[in-house]
Amino acid sequence: MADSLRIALAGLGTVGAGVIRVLTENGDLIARRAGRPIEIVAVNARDRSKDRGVDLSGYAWEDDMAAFADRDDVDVVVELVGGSDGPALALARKTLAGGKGLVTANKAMIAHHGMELAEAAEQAGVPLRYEAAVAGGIPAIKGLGEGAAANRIERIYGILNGTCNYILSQMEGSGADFADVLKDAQELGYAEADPTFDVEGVDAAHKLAILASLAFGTRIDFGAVDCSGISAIRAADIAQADQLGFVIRLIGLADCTTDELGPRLFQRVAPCLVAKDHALAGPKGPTNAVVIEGDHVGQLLLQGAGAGMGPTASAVVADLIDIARGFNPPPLGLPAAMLQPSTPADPAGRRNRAYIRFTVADRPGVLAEITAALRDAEVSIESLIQHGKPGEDGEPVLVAMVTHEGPEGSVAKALDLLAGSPALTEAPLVMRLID
Ligand SMILES: NC(=O)C1=CN([C@@H]2O[C@H](COP(=O)(O)OP(=O)(O)OC[C@H]3O[C@@H](n4cnc5c(N)ncnc54)[C@H](O)[C@@H]3O)[C@@H](O)[C@H]2O)C=CC1
Ligand SMILES: N[C@@H](CC=O)C(=O)O
Ligand code: NA
Repeated sequence: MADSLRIALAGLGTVGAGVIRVLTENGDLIARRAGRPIEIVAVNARDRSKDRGVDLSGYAWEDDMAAFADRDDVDVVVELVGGSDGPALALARKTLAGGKGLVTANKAMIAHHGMELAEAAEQAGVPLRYEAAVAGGIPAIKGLGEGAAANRIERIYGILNGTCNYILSQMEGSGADFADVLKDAQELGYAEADPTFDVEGVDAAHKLAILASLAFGTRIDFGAVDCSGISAIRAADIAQADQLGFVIRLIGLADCTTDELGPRLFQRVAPCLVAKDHALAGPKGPTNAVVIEGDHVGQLLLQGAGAGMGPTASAVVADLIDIARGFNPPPLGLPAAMLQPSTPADPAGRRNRAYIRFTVADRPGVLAEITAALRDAEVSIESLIQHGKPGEDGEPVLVAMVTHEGPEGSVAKALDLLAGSPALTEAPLVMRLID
């Protein structure tokens, strides 16, 4: 058998410890499939003495992860530290500049610096792989970049954050409290080091920006993702959605049209009402699902665990197996220099039905003010689905409605007309319907 692929592991948390487990438990099988063994040479984390349930005694310990890039006995550095900048980025840059391959699960870093890192990898002729960064164990990067490579991609969308899906499905299943469920997700190793990245949609936006680049051949443009999370969703919204035949899911969606100015890229992460019989309503817990629509293949649905130790480590090791086999495609599907700059698409003309929840002062005339704004903006109401119980002691009440299909610009105009109204005690929540 050929010489082993020698790797160094930076970060020994949920994913790092998982990679050691996978390589230890399935080492022989992996070596046969890869054509050579994958051997961990050196490791690094913040705390050397911490018990991680894995045996580190066979590996060299480096106090400074940057030292991996200088070691002659390392072929590939595996970065499982996290953070878009800081030590992870410094390590990535030094690794690629030094002519070693890089495997990472770090979507924040790829979303922010993927263009630069892809260029550096191409220049050095070394692999840069990041399957674990998008949808955890699901082969979403491979699915798009290899399986669907023959297609013009029309749209890509799905559930891209395991923590949010866990929170939403637990809340709908048990009526559990948001904060308690988030705490469980953190304990189970699903959440980011800063969980606001999960609940505010930023993590899903990182992943969507990467997928959009691969799907449409455009430069990664994380800053252009229209992003909102699930923190404004209340138990009342989930109950209301249920009665209407929907569940609430955080959905990332990207599509791209081209006009005389070049590609117009639409990228949005937002909670949506998904019809219960839709494929994206099924996934519960940390499950992710990615729908790829190609002009020849039609619709592909990739589904599986989007977070957690085993699934994420499985994706990291799959990348290492590819590298051991000598597979080194351009990191972003096309050579980085061929990726086109895009302009964000104007969403105003997009047509859909919307759920709008207003939180209002409990006084006469409020509903009339809201419906007048909707009328003036030409938003047609399909149903007024809740007029909350009269508030006690002046408590605000919830008024929710579903619109007929219409342009997003009209809903935006209605909300503009209502902006600053003393009738509204907080910003309205808009969720589009997917059915
Ligand atoms: N946990 C999950 O389900 C998934 C995580 N990821 C990504 O994988 C990466 C790692 O995530 P987790 O293993 O969950 O994180 P974690 O917090 O469990 O582990 C992080 C590791 O990096 C080390 N570390 C952090 N900052 C450091 C610093 N400044 N200097 C030295 N060491 C440092 C910690 O000591 C720890 O060993 C992140 O980029 C995350 O976004 C990707 C997909 C799924
Ligand atoms: N925090 C992320 C982990 C995987 O990417 C998530 O919850 O999906
Ligand atoms: Na993946």
